[in-house]
Amino acid sequence: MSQVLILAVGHRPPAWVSAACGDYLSRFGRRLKVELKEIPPARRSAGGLAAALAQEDARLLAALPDSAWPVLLDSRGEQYDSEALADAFSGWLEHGGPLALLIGGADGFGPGVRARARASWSLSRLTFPHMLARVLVAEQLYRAWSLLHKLPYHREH
Ligand SMILES: C[S@@+](CC[C@H](N)C(=O)[O-])C[C@H]1O[C@@H](n2cnc3c(N)ncnc32)[C@H](O)[C@@H]1O
Repeated sequence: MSQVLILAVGHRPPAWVSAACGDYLSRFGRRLKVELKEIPPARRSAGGLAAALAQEDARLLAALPDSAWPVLLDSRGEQYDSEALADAFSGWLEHGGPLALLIGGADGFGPGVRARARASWSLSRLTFPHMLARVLVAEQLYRAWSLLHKLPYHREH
């Protein structure tokens, strides 16, 4: 069975984010294990932004299995329409290890995570709050899955 890990910097999601992510992620059923794991954000303190990003990078990299295929969520990344995303998703899953989708915190990613990434996915050129990005990723992944498996969702929603 394939596995998808959504590693999202941030904590204490509002109830509507937990409810929406829980709803979309539960739809995959037993055929694909999709798990969202929170990465605690670093404090923005005297060390400055670079130090905070380095700490978040270290936490993201520690949560990433060695065999993972990491894809960064980044507004400057590759843009897809839904059919192209379904193809890309299917390709990402074929790499064998878990597919890891990384959502950054308030300031995005540091160089360590960028160097480890195998692809980047832009939801739009607009910047979204990271909690909203979680919901969009969960919905778009399920839409892609329903296109790949000819499930009714993508025609009904
Ligand atoms: C508030 S944004 C960070 C903005 C930060 N200034 C930057 O330039 O990356 C938080 C995270 O949400 C995700 N995100 C926000 N908008 C996105 C978009 N349009 N496409 C893909 N990911 C996005 C990214 O993972 C980003 O690191």
